[in-house]
Amino acid sequence: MASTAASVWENCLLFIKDNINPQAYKTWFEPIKPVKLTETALSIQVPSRFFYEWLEEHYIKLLKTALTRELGEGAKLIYAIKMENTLKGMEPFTEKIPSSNRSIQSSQSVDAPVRSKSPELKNPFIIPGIRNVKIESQLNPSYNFDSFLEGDSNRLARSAGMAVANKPGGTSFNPLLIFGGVGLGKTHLAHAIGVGIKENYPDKTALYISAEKFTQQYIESVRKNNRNDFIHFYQIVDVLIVDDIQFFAGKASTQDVFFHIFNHLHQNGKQVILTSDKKPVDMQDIEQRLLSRFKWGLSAELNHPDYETRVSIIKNKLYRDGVEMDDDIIHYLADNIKTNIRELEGAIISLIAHSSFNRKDITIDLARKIVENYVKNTKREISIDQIQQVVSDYFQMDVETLQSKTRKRHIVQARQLAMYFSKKMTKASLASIGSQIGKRDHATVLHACKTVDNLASTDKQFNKYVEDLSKKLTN
Ligand SMILES: Nc1ncnc2c1ncn2[C@@H]1O[C@H](COP(=O)(O)OP(=O)(O)OP(=O)(O)O)[C@@H](O)[C@H]1O
Repeated sequence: MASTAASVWENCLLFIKDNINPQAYKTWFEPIKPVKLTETALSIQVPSRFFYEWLEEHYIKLLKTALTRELGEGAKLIYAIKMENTLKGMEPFTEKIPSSNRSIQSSQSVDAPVRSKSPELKNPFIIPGIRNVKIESQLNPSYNFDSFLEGDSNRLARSAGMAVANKPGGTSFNPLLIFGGVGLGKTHLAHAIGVGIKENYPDKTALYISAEKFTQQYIESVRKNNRNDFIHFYQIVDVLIVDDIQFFAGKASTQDVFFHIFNHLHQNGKQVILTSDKKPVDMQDIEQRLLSRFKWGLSAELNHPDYETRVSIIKNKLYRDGVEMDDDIIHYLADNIKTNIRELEGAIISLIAHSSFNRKDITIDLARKIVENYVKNTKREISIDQIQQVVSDYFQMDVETLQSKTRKRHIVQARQLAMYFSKKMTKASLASIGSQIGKRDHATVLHACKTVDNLASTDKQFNKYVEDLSKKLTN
């Protein structure tokens, strides 16, 4: 019976299967489709350029041996790359590349040829001049598990994080999504997991990136026409940590590219760690297919720390800074700053600075002054969700009404006030504010901010709303 592409490939697979581990076989050989056979050449279709490079890098020797057994010396392998993982709006297309192993065709030797150079990826993280692609992890070593104190508020997230650090990609916590309010330790814990992984597995590539920076890099890659390098870069890491993924809200093409990178990593058993200021079910303007993937692993919440945890955090910080403080002052701080660990740390730093600057002891009176000052003068960090809630409560409506399409004057005004305070009190962009408050565009938010400014200076009653809300939101 004459050989066909399918029959030749089937025989190759039997040989390959016997020579590599089942997981690698499943990942790298099952997705391949034989497409064409000539007397001396077999064309195989692979799903991406990355796939082709991986085969060339790791399995060329095996492929050569298998194919030579079937087609004899001089056998050639041709890859057809079907770009099914392309971005939205692009049709799949096929690119044909002959194997770099010219020896399949010309030499008797079964050794894989030395590749002329390692893959070159244009990315800011790559340190030039190093032969193998080296990725700077962007991790902060001081954000580790030792300095992340455990309490009831973070026990689940912290233990899940430790499990992931011990076995990245090997637990069911993939992705691990850490969510919680402002200043509760999401970034710290995400780094701690990455730092733990690097300690346990120095050869693994871990990469920390904020969603904002990821988005900027992506936009830049589109502008410079090297989007494929961007995607490829993120697809080769073993552990990807993306901080503040709520930033992806309303950014469809960034979500799309992240979706492909996520899938690729997940399919290949790589670990993904995400942080967000809200749980997946409350995320707005994130595509459903992405949300459903976030739910594949574990979502673990960081809650407000309880009193004991706040005390331990303060004591730990003082210990690390080499400062002593009376217990009553520590308890005073823990009693008065409850909802944001960053603020707690800020107050301690302020207290230490004041006492050393004025050469005064740290007393309870000084602590009182600092806390009062600190809490009053610090612009409270607040989320857009909280602002919408406060404004809705103030006008005795629910958040859905505030976000609705209605043009009723009092609802429009409430919505505009929510937009105005979101612009004033958060770091979110106009587009992001618009997308979170009733899916409006950035021009609507800009208009709302101007309207509130105008009305506040011309309409007494409206100005009262602004003042009342301002008080509520800062307290
Ligand atoms: N359990 C903890 N033990 C010790 N320090 C903590 C703990 N949780 C948070 N911190 C400290 O509190 C500060 C704020 O934490 P972090 O920046 O990780 O918060 P976040 O939740 O990422 O905030 P944001 O919402 O602004 O992104 C950091 O200095 C961090 O080290």
